[in-house]
Amino acid sequence: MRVSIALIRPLVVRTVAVTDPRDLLAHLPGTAPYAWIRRGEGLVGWGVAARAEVPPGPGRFDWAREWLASLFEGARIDDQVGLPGSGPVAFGSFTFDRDVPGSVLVVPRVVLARRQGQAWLTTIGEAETLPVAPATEPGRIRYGDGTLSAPEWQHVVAQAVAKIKAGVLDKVVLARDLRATAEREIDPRALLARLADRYPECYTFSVDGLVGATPELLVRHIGRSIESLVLAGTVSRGTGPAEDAARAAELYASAKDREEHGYAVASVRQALAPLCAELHVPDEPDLLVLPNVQHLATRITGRLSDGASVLDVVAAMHPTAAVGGTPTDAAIEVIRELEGMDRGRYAGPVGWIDSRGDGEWGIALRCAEVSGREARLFAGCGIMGGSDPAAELAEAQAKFRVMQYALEG
Ligand SMILES: C=C(O[C@H]1C=CC=C(C(=O)O)[C@@H]1O)C(=O)O
Repeated sequence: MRVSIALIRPLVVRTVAVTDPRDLLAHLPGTAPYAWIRRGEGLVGWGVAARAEVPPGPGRFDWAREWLASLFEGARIDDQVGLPGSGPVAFGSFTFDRDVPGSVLVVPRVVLARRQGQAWLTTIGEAETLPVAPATEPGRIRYGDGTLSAPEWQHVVAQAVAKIKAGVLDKVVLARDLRATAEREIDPRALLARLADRYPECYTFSVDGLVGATPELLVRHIGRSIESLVLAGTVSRGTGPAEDAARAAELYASAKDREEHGYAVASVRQALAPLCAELHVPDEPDLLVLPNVQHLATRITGRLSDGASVLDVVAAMHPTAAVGGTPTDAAIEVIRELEGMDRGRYAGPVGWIDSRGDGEWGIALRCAEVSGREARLFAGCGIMGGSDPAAELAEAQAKFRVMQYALEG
């Protein structure tokens, strides 16, 4: 069922500068938080001024853009800050598969933000001052298999390898899920606090029960400048600096990982080139070192040739070969055939957009769908012709650790 509601229409929006709130997450009053935070900066929101369940299908990003345009055009906006993310903002999260329902856009009633030493508060309608009850801990966590057990998933990886060797496709990203049941209702704020603390380099996010800390920036859009951080190719962390360095060297020297990374970069370049007057794609990847894994990473920057909004750019980019594969259509077919599960919003775009069309969107990785005492965790790996199913399983386990830590501490 399609539901789009503006609880307050027209939106009467006011943004004012405020003194530095420091820990943004500490200000979230309720258990349905909106968040997008990296290195202590970003936006948090609460309450709902307007919300849309985006209908699935090929035109879903256009639908989302038009819904937002009509909402924001009719808004009365008093924005005393005038920075990306000030004025009305929508948080959003889209399903990986365009034909699967569940994509959502929400304009919170209150947004508190912090960026480069400036902080602001946006309120829609009457400002609500809600008491901040401390986040509750989920208690003991029990895990169970998701759709496939570990041996079943390894078998599926082997089937994908066979398809790649047979020339059906070049690369496919296969994911698995894990079920967690907590002793008590899971308060996303408890997870966010741990994620932001342990994974400051990542984007800690929360949108309608999807909670995670993704290292992968799909696109940051400020004016006409865009930026993307493409990740693909992974090794786990070692036990100390020497082992870390040895593993990083292995990653750089691995033809399989370099090729896997190359496909992801090519997919982003191909999506962005038609939209950009300038595009800079480095020849060699960098290394992104996280507490659980190390990734090959390429930072792509560019300048849009027209006033496309961040959602237009997201529409052109998703799914990149960091979460789909190469060629895209063949990879989506193989994912549908082999994974045997609905990814939901995992590996879909997640982020925020303001009324100027600026925003930041990541790929929803290292995340879980949280509901009541249950959480569904996701992790995936790029599969190539040279992939070893056991090594891919170990890589997925290392990626699950992000949300396991968020749940357990
Ligand atoms: C699909 C995931 O990671 C992607 C991003 C970085 C590295 C990846 C890899 O090396 O396989 C994946 O392409 C995930 O974390 O679930």
